[in-house]
Amino acid sequence: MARVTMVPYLLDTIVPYFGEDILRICFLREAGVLMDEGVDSQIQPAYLILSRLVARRHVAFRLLLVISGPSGTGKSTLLSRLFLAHPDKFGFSVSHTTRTPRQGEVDGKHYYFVSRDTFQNLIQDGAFIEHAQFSNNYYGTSIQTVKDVAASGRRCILDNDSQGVRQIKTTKGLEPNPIYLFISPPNMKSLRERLKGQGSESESSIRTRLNTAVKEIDYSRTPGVHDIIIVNDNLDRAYVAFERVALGDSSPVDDLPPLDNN
Ligand SMILES: Nc1ncnc2c1ncn2[C@@H]1O[C@H](COP(=O)(O)OP(=O)(O)OP(=O)(O)O)[C@@H](O)[C@H]1O
Repeated sequence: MARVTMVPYLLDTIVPYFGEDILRICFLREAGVLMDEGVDSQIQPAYLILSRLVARRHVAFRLLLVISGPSGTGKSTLLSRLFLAHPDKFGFSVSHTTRTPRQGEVDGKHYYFVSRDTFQNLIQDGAFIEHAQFSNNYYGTSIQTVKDVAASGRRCILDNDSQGVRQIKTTKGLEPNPIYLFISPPNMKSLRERLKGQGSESESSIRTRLNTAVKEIDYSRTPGVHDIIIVNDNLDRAYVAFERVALGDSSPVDDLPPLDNN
């Protein structure tokens, strides 16, 4: 069930009363153009509340957003919609890998292609916020590449499994803390159907993914692991919640329903 947050409430009540100017004033202050003394005393109280909210949202927007959820739960679908709707606002960091480049892949764009030795040295230096090995190759996200996205003025989004989330949570030098968002399937039956719908998976691979999904969902229920959980039961509804979070509103979106294992 979606909860009412303070921000829309204030925007709906205070803004019509004082007019759109109050928002403009808050943003001008945020941009450093307007000092507090320049604000008319009549609108001071509302201005103070709103400017604090604007500032908080502004900060929340800049925080690294770590998305996780079982394979097939709809992460890529939600991300594609978000990138299409806001082409200049978000970015993925470029990962490092030890696998050889495929045709057309560009170093520094698709991946940073490095040797095993270089990768292992980077691990020793604590350069990665998370890394993993798949099919004998290393893959990882460096702190620097995440900072590069932030420096370009975009919000950095990471799409990870629970192993990655665990590592990110223990990374030093990543302050301020990221926002952790879990995308949950409504139940295992829908997840199975979505994995089948992808068309690229064999029966045994689907079974393996579903077993992993149960573990991911179990982990997601550990108190304090995720800041926000969105249940992707209906794509349009889930996207509205997802976009809100991505744009910087980190108030709770969903109550997690009991896991239906059927
Ligand atoms: N709410 C929804 N209802 C029905 N189908 C959905 C919904 N959300 C996504 N799907 C479908 O589920 C399938 C899996 O979605 P998607 O590829 O986005 O998952 P994913 O979490 O990114 O998986 P992976 O981690 O394996 O890449 C897709 O066919 C997508 O169209």
